[in-house]
Amino acid sequence: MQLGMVGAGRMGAGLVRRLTQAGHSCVVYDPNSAAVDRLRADGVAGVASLPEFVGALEKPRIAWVMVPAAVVGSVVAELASLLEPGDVVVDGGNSFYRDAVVRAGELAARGIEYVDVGTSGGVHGAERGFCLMVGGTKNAVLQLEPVFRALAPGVDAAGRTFGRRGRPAPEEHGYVHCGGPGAGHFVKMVHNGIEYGQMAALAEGMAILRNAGIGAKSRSCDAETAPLPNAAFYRYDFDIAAILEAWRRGSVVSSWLTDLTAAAVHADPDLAAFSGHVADSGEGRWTLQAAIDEGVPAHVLAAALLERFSSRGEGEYANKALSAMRKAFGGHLEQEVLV
Ligand SMILES: NC(=O)C1=CN([C@@H]2O[C@H](COP(=O)(O)OP(=O)(O)OC[C@H]3O[C@@H](n4cnc5c(N)ncnc54)[C@H](O)[C@@H]3O)[C@@H](O)[C@H]2O)C=CC1
Ligand SMILES: O=C(CO)[C@H](O)[C@H](O)COP(=O)(O)O
Repeated sequence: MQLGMVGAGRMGAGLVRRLTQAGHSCVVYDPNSAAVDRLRADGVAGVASLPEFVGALEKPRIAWVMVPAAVVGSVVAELASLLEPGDVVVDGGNSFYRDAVVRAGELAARGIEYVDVGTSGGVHGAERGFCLMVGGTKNAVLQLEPVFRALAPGVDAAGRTFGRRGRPAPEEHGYVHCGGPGAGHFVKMVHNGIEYGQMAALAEGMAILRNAGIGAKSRSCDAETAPLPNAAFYRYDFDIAAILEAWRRGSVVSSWLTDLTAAAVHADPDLAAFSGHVADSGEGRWTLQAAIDEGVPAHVLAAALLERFSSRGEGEYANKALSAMRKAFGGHLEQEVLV
């Protein structure tokens, strides 16, 4: 099958590589010509503009858009002006699901299908396969089946779930048709909300392990600093890389996230290469918005998102206000934090 890819960055390039390895042919457009050239070197057809891109695709055309969420709207609008009824636009990026609902409606009015595909697998997807969460009409999803099959990790990526029998369902290959327009991005949004929570849980646990030797360190205290309680019980010097390595094998918290974290800590035990300022690109905020609209308590996901704000110093003013209040009501001086 032939597919066009708009966006040849980390994800777009990985998707194209996996598709071409499976025997599909791809046409790629990206305004960054160096990104296109890298794929050309692998035998992929690269073009220099969206009109050229549309002109190079066989009908009915499949145009997969893999660009930052902020530019999806303008890319889809330009594509829509060039495409014809029967063509399909796929948005594989981390777009807000409500934008997908609106865009699907606008394109349907022109006879163009819009399929939203939440894509998980990151920069390792080209090799491990991509987990795909799909939203759109049954017809469009059916048309894209060979593409999804080639991109997904496949049945051997996980042991078969007890009780499942017969021919493996699409989800056992690693792609799932979640529902109508927007459903794929909704499910990917929640996936990323969960991702924030799992990441935060692992990171906080690692920090508690790292500080478990605090009782062995000399610690001055005064009237303003509480003495460390139970100091004798905090005299461990844990090798976090070793613990994570063991957790990868048979533990309840084994996961791909644990694998990646173990590798990062093994390479850089103090994580000195990182500032600790953690960005967020929207999915966690949208997940919480959905939780609020649905009235679902999502304490862990909320805490994980807010922790990212704190990591960037967004809590600094509030913390200064706390110190100011403490000083105002109790005459307390700010102390250097000793633990
Ligand atoms: N990096 C990751 O782990 C994952 C990213 N995503 C999503 O996939 C999408 C792409 O992400 P990445 O590949 O990581 O970003 P990236 O920054 O590596 O690549 C984006 C590419 O889009 C191109 N681009 C920008 N404006 C364009 C335009 N107007 N027309 C055509 N191309 C344009 C850029 O030149 C760049 O090559 C985003 O929506 C992102 O949230 C989804 C899953 C995982
Ligand atoms: O979708 C992803 C992983 O599943 C992307 O890596 C995404 O960028 C992660 O979200 P955030 O940037 O908000 O941490």
